[in-house]
Amino acid sequence: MTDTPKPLEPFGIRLGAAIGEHGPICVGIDPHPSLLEQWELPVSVRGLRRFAETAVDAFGGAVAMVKPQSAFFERFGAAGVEVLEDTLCGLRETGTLSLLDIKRGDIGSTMQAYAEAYLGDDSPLRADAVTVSPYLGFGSLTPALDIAARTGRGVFVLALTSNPEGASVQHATWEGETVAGAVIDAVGEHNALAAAGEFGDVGMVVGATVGKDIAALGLTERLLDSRAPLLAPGFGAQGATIGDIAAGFGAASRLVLPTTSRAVLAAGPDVDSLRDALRRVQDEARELTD
Ligand SMILES: O=c1ccn([C@@H]2O[C@H](COP(=O)(O)O)[C@@H](O)[C@H]2O)c(=O)[nH]1
Repeated sequence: MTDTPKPLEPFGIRLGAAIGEHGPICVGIDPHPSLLEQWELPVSVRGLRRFAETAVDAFGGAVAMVKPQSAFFERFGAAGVEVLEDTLCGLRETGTLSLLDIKRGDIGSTMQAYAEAYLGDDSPLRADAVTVSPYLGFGSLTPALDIAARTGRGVFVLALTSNPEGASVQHATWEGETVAGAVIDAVGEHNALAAAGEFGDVGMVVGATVGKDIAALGLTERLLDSRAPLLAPGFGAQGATIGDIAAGFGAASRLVLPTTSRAVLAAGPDVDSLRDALRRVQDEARELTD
C-alpha cells in the first residue's frame, strides 16, 4: 500500500502559527563562496553540504521559516541541487517551514511544470513555498497559485524588490496604475478567497529597503487589505533596520516577515553562535508585532 501524504493545512494558517511561536523572522541559507571561506570550508560541493547541514542544525525548530537561496546550490550543478533537495528534506524533518527562493515566472504551460517541481506533493524539490515573478503577467502564475492552494503550500510574488534597479519596472505606470499596485491588488483579490486568519496563502516580496516608496506610491492601505504575508529582504546586510521597516510599512508592519541571510550566517560556523545571532534578530523583530 502506498503512503498517501497527510494534506497540509493552508499555508497562511501554518505561517501564522509559526510566526506566533517563533516571532516574525525568516532566515536565509545563502552559501556565498565568501561565507564558505569564512567558515573555513572548501568552495566545493563538500563545503556546500557542510554549510547547509550546519544551517539546518542551527535554524531547524528555532525560526518561523527558512529560505534557501537556490542560486548558491545550482552553481554546483546536479550535485548542488542534490544538496538543496537534502536541505529541504532536513527542514521538513525539523518541522520548520521552507521558502525556496527561486523567483520563477514563465508562460502558463511552463509555469505548470515549475509549480509541479516545487509545490507538488511528490516532488523531491518541494518546499512549503516559493518565490515567483509576476512580470509575464499575474495571470501566468495561475498554475502555481492553483497547485499551492491544492497542496497547502504558498507563493511569494515579487511586488517591490529590495534592489535599487527594481523601481524602474515596479514603479512604472500603465493605464494610470503602478505595476506594483496592480500586483498588490491581484494578490489581495486572491487572498480574499482564502481561509479566515491573519494571513492569506499568497505572500508578496516587499523590500525592507523600499519602505519610503510604500507611502509615496499610496500603497500602505492596499498592502494591509491584501492580507499577504510580506517577506521583507534587505534587513541586515543590505542596510535596512527594523526601525526602517516599522517607519516605512506603517500599519502594514504587522504583516511583515523580515528575512535576513548574510547578517546571521556571518556568525557561523559554530551552531550556538548562529542560534545566538538568530535570537538577536528575532528579539529585534518582535517590535513589529508588539
Ligand atoms: O527583493 C529581493 C528579493 C529577494 N532577495 C533575496 O533575499 C536574500 C537577501 O540576503 P541578504 O544576505 O540578507 O542580503 C538573498 O537570497 C536575495 O536573493 C532580496 O535580497 N531582495
